[in-house]
Amino acid sequence: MKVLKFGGTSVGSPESIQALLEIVKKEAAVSGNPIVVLSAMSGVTNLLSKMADKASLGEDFSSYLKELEDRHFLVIKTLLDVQRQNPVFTKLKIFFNELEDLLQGIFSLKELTAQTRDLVLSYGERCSTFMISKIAEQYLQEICFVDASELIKTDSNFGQARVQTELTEILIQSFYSENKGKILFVTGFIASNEKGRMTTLGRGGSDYTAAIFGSALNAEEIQIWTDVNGMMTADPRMVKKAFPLPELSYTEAMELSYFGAKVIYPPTMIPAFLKRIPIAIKNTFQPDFPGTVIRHDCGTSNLIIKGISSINEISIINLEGSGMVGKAGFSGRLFSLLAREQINVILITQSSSEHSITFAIHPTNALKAQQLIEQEFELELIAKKLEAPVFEQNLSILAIVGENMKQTPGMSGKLFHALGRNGVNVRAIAQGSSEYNISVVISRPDLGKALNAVHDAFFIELNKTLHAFCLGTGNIGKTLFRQLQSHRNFLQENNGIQVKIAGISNTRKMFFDDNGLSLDNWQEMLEASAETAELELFVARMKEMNLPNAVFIDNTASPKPVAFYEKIFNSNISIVTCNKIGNSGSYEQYQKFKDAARNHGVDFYYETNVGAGLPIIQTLKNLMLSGDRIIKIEAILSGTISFIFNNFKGDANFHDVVKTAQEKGYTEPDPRDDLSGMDFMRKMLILARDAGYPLEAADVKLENMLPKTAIEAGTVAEFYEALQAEDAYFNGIKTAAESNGKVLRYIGKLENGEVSISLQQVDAGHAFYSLSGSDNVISFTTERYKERPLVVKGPGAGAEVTAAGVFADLVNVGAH
Ligand SMILES: NC(=O)c1ccc[n+]([C@@H]2O[C@H](COP(=O)([O-])OP(=O)(O)OC[C@H]3O[C@@H](n4cnc5c(N)ncnc54)[C@H](O)[C@@H]3O)[C@@H](O)[C@H]2O)c1
Ligand SMILES: N[C@@H](CCO)C(=O)O
Ligand code: NA
Repeated sequence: MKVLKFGGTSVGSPESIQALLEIVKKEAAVSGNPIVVLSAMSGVTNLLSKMADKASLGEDFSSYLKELEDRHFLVIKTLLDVQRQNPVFTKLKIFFNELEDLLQGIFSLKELTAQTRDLVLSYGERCSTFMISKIAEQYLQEICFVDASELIKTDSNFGQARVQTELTEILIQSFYSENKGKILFVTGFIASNEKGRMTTLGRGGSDYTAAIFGSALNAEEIQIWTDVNGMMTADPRMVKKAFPLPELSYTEAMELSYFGAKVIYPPTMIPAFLKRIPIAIKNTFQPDFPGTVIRHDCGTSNLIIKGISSINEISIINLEGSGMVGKAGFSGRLFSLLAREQINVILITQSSSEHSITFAIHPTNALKAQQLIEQEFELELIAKKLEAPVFEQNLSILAIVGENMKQTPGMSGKLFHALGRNGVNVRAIAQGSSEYNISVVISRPDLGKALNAVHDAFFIELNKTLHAFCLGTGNIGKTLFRQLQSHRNFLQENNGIQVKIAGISNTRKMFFDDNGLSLDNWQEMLEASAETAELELFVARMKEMNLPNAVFIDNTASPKPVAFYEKIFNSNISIVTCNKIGNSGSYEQYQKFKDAARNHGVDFYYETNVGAGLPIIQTLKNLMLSGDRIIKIEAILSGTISFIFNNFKGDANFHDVVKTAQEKGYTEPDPRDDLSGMDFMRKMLILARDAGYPLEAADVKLENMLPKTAIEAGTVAEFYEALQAEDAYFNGIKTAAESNGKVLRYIGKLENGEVSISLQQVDAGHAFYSLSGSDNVISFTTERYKERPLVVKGPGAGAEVTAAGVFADLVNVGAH
């Protein structure tokens, strides 16, 4: 036999009652007559409580009474055949009249005792259960309405009565055997004392009723039917990726519910726990979903952590002082003081030096606790053996829960890593010696971010959500969005990576959406945005939004965002950039970026600073990390100049070739940056620094290949004019090379800590002779690659390959 308990939402409307009866019907047909325990209709207990309060204040309660009647009568009219309605209306009318008399009494006396309140509340369950049992008679045989106050006996602790287990079990057992073969519809929540006065069972009371019946009758299972798919891995309102757990142990259910997960109130489950009766949590509105089973032995689940629970708002009090060291009675005094005053202590930590003790309590208790401590320890405070208690507000608790943590090292490491790299500061830590639970106290504004980051770390190892903030929607920016859009499904399905664009800005507008803006129409959204672009505000918003795995992507060629890099790292946000300005500024600045990123445990990826998407920065890093030493680097790193020399042949005109390079998206926004060698210089400087040389831009020996008129051109248009006018000059250098059977190559070199870039003629025997398109080539001669260098070669400019490099950097954020 099973006990099926339906909560308020499951009896809250005609539709849900129909769904409930379908479930009961099916259960009766499949595994025999169940016991059905029902709550009051959703909201009714509150309504009754409010009515009682109103009456006790001498206020009018009649509109509430009317609302109560209407809700029940609507159900009767909707679900009962007309000829069956009358007796049910009559019975409920009797209930409501009794209730009205009772409220009139309270109104006259202006007094509401706990005993009377229980009696008022009892009408909720009595009405719903009677009514539903009558509706059930239309479809099922042998229905029996049971007022549980006749069977469950308690003490007189009204509002939260304690059950007299033995007597109650005998009463239930004998009632059950007298009514064998019937389907019992039992009121939840209510009971009575030895004088027969109505009592209630407190929070989670109907679950408790179900557990008491289940235990008394040795039920094979207790089912708790509610409006969610079971116990979730985390609060689904805060963690979108939270999912229902198939299985939990009793202990885990207790720990999870202690901090949140409001589906059941586990203390009420103790009778079932003691008899090892499994408890299933099921969804009335999705009955085929398996839900969660809480059982004694649940060895089959391979999840190490079962859930992450949280308490939104707590306060902590910190006590410090020499007076505590080695004093055995100190914490005894402290905590009995708090217990005496009914202040619930949620978490305690003490340093092993015994110099300080920290505990968490509900904020409403904080002031009182502080005062109590000041009174109790007055002498110690005067003698300065104890410092005044320090009280901190606006904090939250996050706890990871799971029995399997016990045998698994590294769990706390994972927790703190996830918190640390998202910049969540941990104020206090507690781990139960049972190792079922590790709890941390964090600042309240960080809770959402922390829950999501920790949830990703434990449950979705191969599944992370990156929150990207993108600056610049030019050539590279646009291409990146297109690539992200066309690859998003693949990335999600095969790699479990989801990239959400949480913010975007061009020079005119900016737009934010923490759910990720649509990649299909981001341009329209940005255009329509009411927010004017402002870099400082953009950076502030990124920080404020406080999203996990946040990444700033700088796709501009501007020095402006660079001024914010440090601040961004300090906000625990990673940076991915193709903008070389940052790394090629002063060496001091370069070093600062590295330090800030490292100190905050975030990533700084800039593969596309050199050779666009070609793996150059990463290759150099790997060489260095594995202990190799760079002897020499030779490279062609200007895609634009490479393209020019690969196409400036025969009749071609220099000026036209440069134009084509620009049209193909190879050049910098200002092509003079390429032709002046500036862009190449920046790349060589970045490589030299990554190879360990603290060089400045002025240290790079740069051979200029432009005539004076082109260098001095004031605008891009004038620059092109100058190039055209200098046709003869460019043809001259070309023919000089051709007549030698050679080609022109603009080559950078790093050797002995010195960097130079020069225009050279190379013959067919040279490794850099045969290039095409925008090819870059880099050759690393190292201790290990001494005889034959390590060479990377391929297209080193262009929107597709560059955006792809930015994309790869982005998805690597948080990978190590
Ligand atoms: N094109 C390539 O092959 C290539 C290769 C490697 C690296 N890069 C680098 O990529 C970056 C972008 O190049 P691109 O070709 O896309 O240039 P682009 O001019 O097409 O795009 C840059 C965009 O950034 C915008 N911008 C500038 N300052 C801004 C600010 N403060 N806020 C918002 N937006 C701002 C500009 O308005 C422009 O739309 C450059 O740093 C370049 O060096 C380019
Ligand atoms: N303008 C750059 C793009 C790659 O950084 C080039 O021509 O090499
Ligand atoms: Na690269």
